[in-house]
Amino acid sequence: MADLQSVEAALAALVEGVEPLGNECISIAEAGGRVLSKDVTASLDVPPFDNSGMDGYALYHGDAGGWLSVSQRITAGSAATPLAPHTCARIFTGGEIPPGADCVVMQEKVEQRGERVWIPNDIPAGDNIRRRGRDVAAGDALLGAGERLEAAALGHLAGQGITELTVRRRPRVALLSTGDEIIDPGQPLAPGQLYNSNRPMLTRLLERFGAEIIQAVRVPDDPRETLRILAEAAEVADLVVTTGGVSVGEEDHVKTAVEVLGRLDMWRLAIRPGKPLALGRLIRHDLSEARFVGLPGNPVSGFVGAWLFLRPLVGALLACPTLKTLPRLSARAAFTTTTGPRRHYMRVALAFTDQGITAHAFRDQNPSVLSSCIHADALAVIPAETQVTPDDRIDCLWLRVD
Ligand SMILES: Nc1nc2c(c(=O)[nH]1)N[C@H]1C(S)=C(S)[C@@H](COP(=O)(O)OP(=O)(O)OC[C@H]3O[C@@H](n4cnc5c(N)ncnc54)[C@H](O)[C@@H]3O)O[C@H]1N2
Ligand code: MOO
Repeated sequence: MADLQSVEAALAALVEGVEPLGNECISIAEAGGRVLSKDVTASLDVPPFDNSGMDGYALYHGDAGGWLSVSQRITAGSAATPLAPHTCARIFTGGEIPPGADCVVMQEKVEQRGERVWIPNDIPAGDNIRRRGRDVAAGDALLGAGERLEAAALGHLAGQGITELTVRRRPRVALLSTGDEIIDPGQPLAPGQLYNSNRPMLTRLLERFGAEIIQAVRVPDDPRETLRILAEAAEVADLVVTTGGVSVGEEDHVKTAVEVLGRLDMWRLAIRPGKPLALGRLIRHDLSEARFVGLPGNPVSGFVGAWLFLRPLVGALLACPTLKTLPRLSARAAFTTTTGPRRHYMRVALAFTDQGITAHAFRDQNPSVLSSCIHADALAVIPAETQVTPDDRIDCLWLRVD
């Protein structure tokens, strides 16, 4: 299999020369999953004022150990006034610490009689006070360019009062399904036909990776139509993804079309599934280029190829480091397998036990069996020419990420 390329060589060819996409300004309400294209610096302290971490009483710590009268009531959202000497303030979680107080005693620890409370001894200064700027200080680097905006990051930005953000434009993807046998759900199946399962699967994966599908077109097994549809797609898309038609049969027209319209950087990889995967570029009329990824038609080859190649390519277009690589983990095999000359990406479910992580392989690992992917938590990476027996340590790529 000397002519088969490695995943590493293919990944290098895939992202070679990829320029990050341009910026757009969007509302924070739409920013979930988007990638920041500029560093954000904090302009506010968070929290913006010293406040109480508990419902209780605010006082000067030197006054602890006796009865104090309650001189004011501070709810969250109200402004505090300076604390009268040798008194305390009734305060609620999030309430502003009044000038003159330097600790808060939680209400469970005091005894209350009318307008007076008994405060126990030895309350340290600073107790139960959340200092201004504890989380973020104005001028701090808040989030960096390339950060993917997930829940906590969005909360962090909103904490600064930010309403609009500059993010990378989403990669525009044309998703082309080749094959005369492929039809869309909603039509009756004629003999020899099957429904297009790759399209919704890849749409979902690409959207999770942060791309936008701008075209989803079926391509008949015809060389001229293949050429025409690919050329049109390249004019409007950053990335043209095809499924099927990249193997060696005479009805496989995709590679030839790519060679006419641009160049094929790589074809045929030492992986299972996904051997005939093709990577390249399509040159537009204005001589700029769209990237091309030709996934094999078998649905599992498409699923695995999307994780191995589409995710890092979308990551490169978005200049997002966390999308460029898949997290790895080590597990113990709960199966037996032997590989040939290709590296095998096996679909496994992971069990997290007291003894560690165990990988359970789906029973049928054929590239046409899409059910193997439904409960796959990870792809177990089994090197070429290797024998795995139960309890062997194996390397896995974690799939439960966006
Ligand atoms: N003589 C050889 N034949 C094949 C080789 C080879 O090396 N020599 N490689 C095999 C491998 S490995 C794969 S993978 C497939 C991939 O071939 P293609 O990429 O050209 O894909 P197709 O032939 O078009 O389709 C393969 C298979 O997948 C079904 N398919 C295609 N599109 C969809 C879709 N959108 N939804 C559901 N299923 C789809 C298609 O009907 C075929 O059954 O080639 C082997 N052959
Ligand atoms: O490598 Mo093919 O991808 O076996 O299905």
